[in-house]
Amino acid sequence: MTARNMARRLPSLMRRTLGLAWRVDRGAITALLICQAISGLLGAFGLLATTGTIKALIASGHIIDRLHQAIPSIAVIAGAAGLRSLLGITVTALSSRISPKIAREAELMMLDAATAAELTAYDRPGYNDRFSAADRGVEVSRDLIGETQNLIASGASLIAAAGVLAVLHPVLLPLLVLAALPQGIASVRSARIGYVTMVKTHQDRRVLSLLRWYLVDKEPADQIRSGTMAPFLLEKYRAVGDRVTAATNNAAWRSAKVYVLGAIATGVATALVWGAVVLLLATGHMSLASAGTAFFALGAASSGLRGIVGYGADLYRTGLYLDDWSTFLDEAGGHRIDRGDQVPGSPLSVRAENLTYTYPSSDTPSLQKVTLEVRRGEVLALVGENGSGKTTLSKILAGLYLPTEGAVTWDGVDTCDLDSAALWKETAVVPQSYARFPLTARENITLGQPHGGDEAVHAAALASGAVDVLDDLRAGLDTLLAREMWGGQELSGGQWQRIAIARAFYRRSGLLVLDEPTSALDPRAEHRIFSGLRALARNRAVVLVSHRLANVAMADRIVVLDHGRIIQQGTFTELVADTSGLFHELWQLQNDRGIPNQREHTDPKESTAP
Ligand SMILES: Nc1ncnc2c1ncn2[C@@H]1O[C@H](COP(=O)(O)OP(=O)(O)OP(=O)(O)O)[C@@H](O)[C@H]1O
Repeated sequence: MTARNMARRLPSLMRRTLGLAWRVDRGAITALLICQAISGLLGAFGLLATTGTIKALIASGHIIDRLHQAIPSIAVIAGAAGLRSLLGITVTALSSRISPKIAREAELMMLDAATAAELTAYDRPGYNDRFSAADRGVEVSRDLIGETQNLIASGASLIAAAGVLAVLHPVLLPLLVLAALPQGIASVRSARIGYVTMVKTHQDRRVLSLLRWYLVDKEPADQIRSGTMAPFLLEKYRAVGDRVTAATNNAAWRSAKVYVLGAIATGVATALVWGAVVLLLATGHMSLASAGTAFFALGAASSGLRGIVGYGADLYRTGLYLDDWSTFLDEAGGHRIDRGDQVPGSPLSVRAENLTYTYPSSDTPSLQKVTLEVRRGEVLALVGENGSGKTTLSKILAGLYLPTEGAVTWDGVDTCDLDSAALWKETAVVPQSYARFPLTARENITLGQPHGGDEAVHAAALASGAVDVLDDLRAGLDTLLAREMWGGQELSGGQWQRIAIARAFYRRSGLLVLDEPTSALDPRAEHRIFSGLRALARNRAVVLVSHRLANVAMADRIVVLDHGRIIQQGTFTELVADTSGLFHELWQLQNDRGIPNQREHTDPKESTAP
């Protein structure tokens, strides 16, 4: 990162900023550029008028006459200065109108990229870090227009003053550039130090924000208290915070040293410039009036140059953060969902063929050579011990992940060739941990895609048991399910799960995936779900994941997974009867709670029904 590097990058940064500004507010950015150009021209007029003023004042004659002669030039100087201040106010107003829009646009672009990425992107090493870095880019993007416009303003006054200086004496211009160079180098070095420190402390700052969340959010608050964890977490926060502070202090100290060296060099160079002016005057190469104008022009030019260097360094530093933002857009773009364009209907058959899946961050496959099928009207249950691959398999059948090897087909078409949005229109998923959207009850069930009016919402709520929850809400379907917000109402864990099931039942989907859907439900609510599932499966293919084996008894087929492989499959009766199989063992263990007469209920020879 050098001054040359910065000079090379600034035009493209300015282009990018102006491009963004053009995208969000064409009128304002056009007006802003016009104001800047006029302001620059007025600056030049003002400086040129200075020569006229000095000439008139130092000419021979009566002072009143000399003052009369100077009045037009003074009027030009005063008019130009007044107009420039007005333009300055306009420019500030315009840039504060554009800045938030740019930040919003940058944020929307980032959010769009994030939601348009394959789910697997989250499992890629560094993806989340890059998202945080991009977020910082969004934060600083609101400074872009201010820095760009300051840079343009400085450039305009420099051009005006430099033009005047070139007319006065050509040697002054290169000397002036020389004088600004040390400060330029110092600013760029300091910007680099700041940015590198930010990158180095990135991980730590992410940890800090996570710890902060754990310390203040309501969700873990009970565990933090009952586990007396606060001192431990606070100590951790303090230790990580100290590391970040030490790094930033170190950076500030190094920056200060660089600035001191820059200031000393600038002082020497400025003395040289003024020495040159005195020399030109003394040797008769410049008139007194020109020297007077040079005095003002040098002041204007060096403040313009200082502005270019200072704002340039600011813009350059902002650009570095913005690079993180655009890297994320590319990164998410690299994972952008880009599958085929075939539009599936409600599937008759969803099939996995020799399916193997390895998570990007893992060396070992989570699923190996899995072949199975679920057809419309069927309930397929996936069981197995923790980590055996049930959730992963259900997500792949729903097209959320694409297989690493083998294929998943919907009615014979590979999910890679299907339009993902159309595929997910045909999919309803109740995941293990479901989202608790801070939306109304209605929106939480319709997911913002209503159909069939409130009757359809009520029908889904009736089937899922959420109807009891809705009955107790203050404003029925219009109740906001968010405790933080005014008028919001909090639900219990099981009540939320009923809403999550209702939203899946509400979707007109051909594939229904239920991953531990009743883990938080009471026995009555659980009974309602499973006794209604058969009816729901009439026009859907259903994939059910459950550890409670009694719940899978109603399934047409049960697939038992172990370390990512299918080791057994069959009906509940067949699997319970297979005394050497894992299913039988798990069934025995689940019923071995020392309940009196348990054998009566569990011995498959006496009772194979759930
Ligand atoms: N995002 C991930 N990145 C890497 N490995 C993962 C990821 N998610 C799951 N795994 C691994 O994949 C394997 C299967 O996980 P999966 O969640 O499918 O199991 P499961 O049978 O649903 O488990 P459980 O019964 O606990 O819900 C496990 O070994 C797990 O560690």
